[in-house]
This record gives sequence, C-alpha cells and structure tokens, in this order.
Amino acid sequence: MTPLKVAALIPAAGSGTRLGQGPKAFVQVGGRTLLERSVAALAGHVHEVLVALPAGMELPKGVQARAIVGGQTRQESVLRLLEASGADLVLIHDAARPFLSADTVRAVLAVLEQTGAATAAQPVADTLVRADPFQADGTLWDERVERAGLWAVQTPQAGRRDWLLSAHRRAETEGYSATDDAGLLHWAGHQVTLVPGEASLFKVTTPGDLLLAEALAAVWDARRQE
Ligand SMILES: Nc1ccn([C@@H]2O[C@H](COP(=O)(O)OP(=O)(O)OP(=O)(O)O)[C@@H](O)[C@H]2O)c(=O)n1
Ligand SMILES: C[C@](O)(CO)[C@H](O)COP(=O)(O)O
Repeated sequence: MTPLKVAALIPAAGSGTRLGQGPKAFVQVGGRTLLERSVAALAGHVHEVLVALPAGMELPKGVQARAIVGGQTRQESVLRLLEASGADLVLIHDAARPFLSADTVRAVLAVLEQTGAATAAQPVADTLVRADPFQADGTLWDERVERAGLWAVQTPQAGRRDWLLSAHRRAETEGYSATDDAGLLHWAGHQVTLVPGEASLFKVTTPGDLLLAEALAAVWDARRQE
C-alpha cells in the first residue's frame, strides 16, 4: 500500500495588527523569526511544508519550504494552501505559534491517522465570564460561564485534505467564516478529536505575548542544545 503523504501548511500571511511590528511571521524572538521556528518544528515530521506569505514577501533565507501568496483572511490563506498541496493528510499550524514540540506534533499525527480530524487544545484553567453586552465599554461582569468541559483550541489542526478542502469550499460558497479549520470540519459534520497541547503553544498576538516569547525562547533553545 502507498504510504499516505502528509504536508504541513503554515498560514503566515497576517499583518500583525495587534502586535504592531509589521507582518508578524517575520518578527524575531531569540534571533529567529516566528516563521522559521514554526517551519523547523514541523519539517522533520512531514513530506512537504507549504507557507502562505503576505503578497510581495519572500521566505527568510534558509527556510526549506514552498511559498504561496496568502489571502485577505486566515481562512482564505488556508484554502489557498489546501489547494496548492497534493498531500493526503495535512497539519495546519499558525506561524504565530512558534513553540511547538515534537511530542505534540507526534501526538496530533497519531490521532489524525486514526480519525481523520484532530486539533491540539488545552483545557481552560481560568474562571470564565461573559461581559454585559449592553454596557458601553464591555467591562461589566454579567454572568460566569461554566468552565467544566471547555478547551482553548490551538494549532496544529489536522485533517484529511479532501475533508478540509470540501469544508473550506462550502464555507466560501455559503459565506460562512470560522476562526479555525477544526471548527470548519466540525461545522461540515466531521468528528474532531481534541489532543492535549501545551502551554508553550500560545499564539503571539499582543506585545505582552512577545515579551513572554522572548523569555521562553532562551529556555526553549537551550533545552534543544542539551
Ligand atoms: N490573511 C491572513 C491572516 C492571518 N494569517 C495567519 O494566521 C495565523 C493566525 O493569525 P493572527 O494571529 O490573527 O495573525 P495576524 O492576522 O497577523 O494578526 P492580527 O489579527 O493582529 O492582524 C498567523 O500565523 C497569520 O500569519 C494568514 O495566513 N493570512
Ligand atoms: C486558529 C487559531 O489559532 C486557533 O486558536 C485561532 O482561531 C486564530 O485566530 P486569529 O484571530 O486568526 O489569530
């Protein structure tokens, strides 16, 4: 039997508005861009790596991947990546989550091979509250949200490429937007398995996250040289 081909698809075409330092995938932590870190975390586990970049940008020197131009939204960038890949199975991973361990990649891949749809996620640890929607600045406590059973969804998100393509194309036709791909698979009727991720997989979104990322990079890189 032919072994299934697996690709890593990395949406990296965002503008990094909330971070405010230009296209976020090209921002450095510990001397390496977020994009280089994300590609390096996946390259050894897959047959090919595809990256969606902002128009007019090129891959940083030395990054072994195939680049395409991304879209206006993350969803659009992922659809372009899915269409550009010829793989059977894909791992979709935000460039903005640079601290991805080999253990998590292996865990997501193992569940993907068994079920066809999986995502890294973390059980929520904080108390959750909905703010009063009718109060002007949205800072008034309205009601506590039951935390039991809630998970915060991370990446990598993994699926059969044919399922993802069909969910993405249907969403495009129907004008449905989702903030992630596992959510689209679920919307399209597939069961998605939650695979415990890790705290280090946080998304670098705001300037505060970048400070955390700088601090973590030193420890992360030292651990890999031991
Ligand atoms: N049109 C877009 C928008 C986002 N992304 C990618 O999707 C991931 C998650 O997006 P996010 O963290 O929101 O990044 P930005 O869109 O860059 O951030 P912001 O929303 O603050 O502008 C990132 O790796 C980002 O590069 C993408 O490929 N194409
Ligand atoms: C895909 C994602 O990282 C899962 O948590 C998240 O939904 C991306 O959201 P963003 O607003 O595009 O950063």
